[in-house]
Amino acid sequence: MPHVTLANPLIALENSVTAAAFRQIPLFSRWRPINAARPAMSAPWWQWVASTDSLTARLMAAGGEKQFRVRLLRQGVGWPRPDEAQALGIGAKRYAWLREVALCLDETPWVVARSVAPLTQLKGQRLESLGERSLGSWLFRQPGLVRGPLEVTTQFPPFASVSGIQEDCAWGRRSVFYHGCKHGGLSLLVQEYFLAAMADDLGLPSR
Ligand SMILES: C=C(O[C@@H]1C=C(C(=O)O)C=C[C@H]1O)C(=O)O
Repeated sequence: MPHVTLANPLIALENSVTAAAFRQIPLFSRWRPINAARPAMSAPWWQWVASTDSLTARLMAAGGEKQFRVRLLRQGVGWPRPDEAQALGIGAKRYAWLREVALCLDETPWVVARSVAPLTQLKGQRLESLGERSLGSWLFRQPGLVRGPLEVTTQFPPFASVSGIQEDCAWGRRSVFYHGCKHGGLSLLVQEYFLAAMADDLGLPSR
């Protein structure tokens, strides 16, 4: 009979926890209301994280002479993560449109973002044709746009390291945008992670 070694599941778990901590990949995301994070946030970061207008426009302004570019990391149909489904108020096994990008200044990623929208609500929105144009440039032109409350995290997003962006995240934030159209409403969860490179380039504190 061949000798079979079964991996000890506890050791495997411990190893994966260590490996995850090493690569700063969280096992789960912890989101909290932005006001709960305020005491831990420096005033310069508050200006960025608590802003509710277009981040694209803010990044372009802060970048000055630097060239702004949306680098498309991944876009397509898939399942939302459990915390994303919960934020959108949909079941975890409902297909969603997913878009992951890096917002770069002179090719340096300053922000990585992941946006999620329930597929059934996408009728006629043609979001997939955005390509490397900023989602914000489309979103903030939508009439009657409503932005839900901001929540924040300090955990690095798992998708970014998969795409080769290995960096510390100063702050992450998320909120759901809602807008109605004559065929029904769209909810779009936008999660944005501000990277350490942005803090370095703009002379911001680490948090
Ligand atoms: C939501 C905005 O759009 C930005 C652009 C994104 C994209 O192109 O996928 C994603 C998140 C944003 O930070 C914005 O500008 O505020």
